Amino acid sequence: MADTDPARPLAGKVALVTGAARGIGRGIALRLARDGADVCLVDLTAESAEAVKDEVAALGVRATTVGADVSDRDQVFAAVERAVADLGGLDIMVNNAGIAMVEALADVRPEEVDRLWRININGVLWGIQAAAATFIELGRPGKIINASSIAGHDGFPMLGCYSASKFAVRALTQAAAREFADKKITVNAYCPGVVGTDMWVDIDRRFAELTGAEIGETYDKFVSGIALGRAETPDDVAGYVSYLAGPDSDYMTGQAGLIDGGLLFR
Ligand SMILES: NC(=O)C1=CN([C@@H]2O[C@H](COP(=O)(O)OP(=O)(O)OC[C@H]3O[C@@H](n4cnc5c(N)ncnc54)[C@H](O)[C@@H]3O)[C@@H](O)[C@H]2O)C=CC1
Ligand SMILES: CC(=O)C(C)=O
Repeated sequence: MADTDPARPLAGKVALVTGAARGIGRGIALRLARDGADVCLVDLTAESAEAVKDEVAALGVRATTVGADVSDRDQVFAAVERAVADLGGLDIMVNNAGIAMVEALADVRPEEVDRLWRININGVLWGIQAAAATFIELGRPGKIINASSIAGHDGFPMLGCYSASKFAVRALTQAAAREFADKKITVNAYCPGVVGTDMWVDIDRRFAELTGAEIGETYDKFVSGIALGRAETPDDVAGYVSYLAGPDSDYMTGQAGLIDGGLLFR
């Protein structure tokens, strides 16, 4: 293993994080920056990620922002190109961007499901493609890290299609790990539990609309199932992603690890 400064295990590396303007993506971007990586922040608009760019730059690394919709293959490839052009390479790709969908299976409509698949599944697929092609072209090893979920391990009522999209992320992670192993590219996924981000505000509100639950009730119910007794924070997730991005996970590929405070036990 190469010598690395334990305080900055990612010094000299370049990471790209999608969905980096807020929530878990922001937390991951800041953690990878603290680990020493230069970070390309991708979100629907570059402007939305500017505040995080300033936070990343304040940690003494380089940062750049790119506007891209991950459901569009060309935009994902262009974002990776920009990371290479602005920051001099690419070593770590975090396919974090995703959306939730709360709907009973009996009621889901084709347009909603298509949109969900295009962002949560295709977005990860294009990210894997673009990153792997770039690692191979640059002739360097790489780490691809995808956002799955507890919902990628269990199908939850009202979250059935969302769960299916996160199961699909695990399938892509496993297949990509096998396809790219001989190029020294590892592919893993992180599976958070209930993280107190805007996504959960929306999930809770939609459950309330559809089921008559009080605002906050669904969130509290999910959190009450967590063995460690509290909701997850983006930093909890980012700590695990830091491990997946760093040298200590070099011998790990194709895994989709739960980081959920003890909600599911697998
Ligand atoms: N919040 C939670 O409890 C959990 C979240 N996750 C997953 O973690 C990831 C991040 O979740 P949160 O930070 O909670 O979500 P969030 O909704 O708070 O933030 C998502 C970010 O992704 C961006 N985004 C959405 N669609 C995009 C697109 N098409 N192209 C580019 N960017 C796009 C949004 O603009 C936003 O900045 C998602 O994949 C989510 O499914 C997994 C398990 C639990
Ligand atoms: C948002 C999410 O991934 C859940 C409900 O597990």
